[in-house]
Amino acid sequence: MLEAKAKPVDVAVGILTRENGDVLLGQRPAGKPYAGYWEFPGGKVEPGEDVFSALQREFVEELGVTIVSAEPWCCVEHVYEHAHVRLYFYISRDWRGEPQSLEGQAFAWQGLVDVTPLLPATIPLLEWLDQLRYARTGS
Ligand SMILES: Nc1nc2c([nH]c(=O)n2[C@H]2C[C@H](O)[C@@H](COP(=O)(O)OP(=O)(O)OP(=O)(O)O)O2)c(=O)[nH]1
Repeated sequence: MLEAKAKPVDVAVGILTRENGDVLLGQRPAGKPYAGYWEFPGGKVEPGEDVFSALQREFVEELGVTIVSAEPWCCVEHVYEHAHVRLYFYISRDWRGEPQSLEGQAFAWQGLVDVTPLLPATIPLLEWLDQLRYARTGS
């Protein structure tokens, strides 16, 4: 039966960038589906919450970081065995604080991302992100 997967769950995901272009990834803690997989920080949008507010809340809860502003980048849907998710990716260069591991998760700033394994729905995003970050003209 596909019924449980029919209605997508909205998820707010943030790509926090530093001035040198590095982006922040986190590792999913034990007890969650795909524990140990790397992802961009974020989480499910709660009922009555808008996506950007969910993004701000998740970053405070998980990392103690305040997102001042972020631009919506892209939206990707993926059907896992545990859920059908609709991921809203934001890019933020304007944030405050120093990331802390408030849920016991590992995190890492990455240039060219080389942490594995990555959540399946996030893998294609990295290629697009590298095009954005490291696009070269000419040559
Ligand atoms: N944060 C995040 N989630 C992702 C990414 N890629 C991807 O497929 N997902 C999926 C995995 C999960 O099914 C879903 C996020 O839900 P979650 O369980 O981590 O959310 P949450 O922190 O609100 O968790 P909880 O309250 O239910 O414990 O989105 C990504 O890059 N970042």
